[in-house]
Amino acid sequence: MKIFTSAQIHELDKYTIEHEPISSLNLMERAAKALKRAIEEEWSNRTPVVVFAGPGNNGGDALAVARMLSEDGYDVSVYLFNVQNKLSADCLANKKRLLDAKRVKFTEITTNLDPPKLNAETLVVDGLFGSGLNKPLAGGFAAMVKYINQSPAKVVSIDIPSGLMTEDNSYNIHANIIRASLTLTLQQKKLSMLMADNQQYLGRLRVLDIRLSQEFIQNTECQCRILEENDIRPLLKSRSDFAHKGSMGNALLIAGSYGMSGASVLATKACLRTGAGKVTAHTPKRNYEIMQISVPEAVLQMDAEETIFSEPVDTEMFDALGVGPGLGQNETTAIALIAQLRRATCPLVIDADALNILSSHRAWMQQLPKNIIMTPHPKEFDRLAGNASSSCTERLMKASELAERLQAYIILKGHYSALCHPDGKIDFCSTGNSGMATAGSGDVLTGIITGLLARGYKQEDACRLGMHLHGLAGDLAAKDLGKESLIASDIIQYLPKAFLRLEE
Ligand SMILES: NC(=O)C1=CN([C@@H]2O[C@H](COP(=O)(O)OP(=O)(O)OC[C@H]3O[C@@H](n4cnc5c(N)ncnc54)[C@H](OP(=O)(O)O)[C@@H]3O)[C@@H](O)[C@H]2O)[C@@H](O)CC1
Ligand SMILES: [K+]
Repeated sequence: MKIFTSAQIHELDKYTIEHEPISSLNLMERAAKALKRAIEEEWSNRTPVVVFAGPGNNGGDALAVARMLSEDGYDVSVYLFNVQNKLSADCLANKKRLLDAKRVKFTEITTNLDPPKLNAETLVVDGLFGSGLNKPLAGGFAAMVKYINQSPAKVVSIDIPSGLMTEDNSYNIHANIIRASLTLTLQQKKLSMLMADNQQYLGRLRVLDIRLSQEFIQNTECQCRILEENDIRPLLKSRSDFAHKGSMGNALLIAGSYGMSGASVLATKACLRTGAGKVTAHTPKRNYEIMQISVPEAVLQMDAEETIFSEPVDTEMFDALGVGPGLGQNETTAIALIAQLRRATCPLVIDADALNILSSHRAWMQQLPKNIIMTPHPKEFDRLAGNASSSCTERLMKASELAERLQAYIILKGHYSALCHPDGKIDFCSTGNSGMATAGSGDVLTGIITGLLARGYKQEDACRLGMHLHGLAGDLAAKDLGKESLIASDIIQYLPKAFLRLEE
């Protein structure tokens, strides 16, 4: 699914009207029908409905929905905000239709509003502002939003919770944004809906297909998209019947200091489960027995040191290198790491402590080879960027800039993990769940991506497929085991099922 900006959404709207062709009023009618249907699926006509409509087309949608619900027997009260005495043409047309139908209690607000009582049985339809919002809400609108948020009523937002910007909310006023129970967004998710810090406003999110021009959608370039199963399936390479372990990729993982061997175990197992032919784990001497016993399928390469990674190793014989999980941040390790990254001859994934080391030696970042893959979680990224971001959107934009500057692939982990490409594009992952917020989950991702690189996937495909498989394995595990008890090893256990699902 492509994610368009509000300007592109406007273009899409215009293009559909001109090329389908359809009048803008009929397109609004189509959107309203879809909205009405979705509302009626959840609330019966015994639910009292209060509709708040703004002056633009979001308000127009709301007025049309009000009319349709009243035709279906709902008791509807409508409040139309027209403080500037300026309604959009389609909003005005729907106001007339609504008044002609004579079924609803209608109030037009031109100055102040004495707000209606909203109790727990009431359903509020929020059609104040949609994708045309161009500044944070203030004054009477802000007061209205606060009043709705403080009421016990359920709120369904049309297109987007009013007050929430389609893209960047870094400088928004958070108290002045509607907190919906259900958001019915039209055609596509919007960028702000993918950010963790905006989930509190959305409630449940449903996307309604209002049949906007597929031609425009397919032919229009955009910076961001959500990767779905259909985008991922074609990436999967088939295994040759003549495969042998030498032809299925030779991966190296440098992970696990003394006391953190688990990180190495998880990354190594995940790498093997991703189908790499051979996996070598480089590890300090004291982890020898743990590794041998926990992952008998791996080859061990022992560091000269007892407890830490201390010396770079030759990577010529390897097809991919993953480095960082549980590595520790000892200064000797730091020096070995940068030497390792500079001399690596194969594709690279760096994670966890390898990223933390780079954060405390930021000048080294200039020396990183191109096309490196980094997999920070938000805290790791903030350290890497040098300061915390005020919002998830700001962090995402910084990650995208860093990926361009370093010509690297950066996977910002989280709900909707985001892959920032060196060319500025961003892919969001559609799999994964909150059960995966557990220690070791990131080590598993590093192992998976290293395995895919070793198998010959290009960096961008290894990242896309790797994020998807990781999330899918987590989703399949959560389906059987629930989210509460999910641990990183479960994700590895469900990798085979995740592959099977993609091969179906
Ligand atoms: N996608 C599609 O194809 C379809 C989209 N449709 C619907 O259209 C919606 C978008 O409609 P829209 O463009 O008219 O914008 P909308 O959000 O109603 O607001 C514009 C008004 O708000 C005002 N305003 C802005 N910020 C403000 C502020 N902070 N405080 C106060 N006022 C503020 C602004 O005033 P201005 O700044 O221009 O003076 C203008 O008057 C979209 O969300 C969806 O519901 C469907 O009908 C059909 C298909
Ligand atoms: K809205």
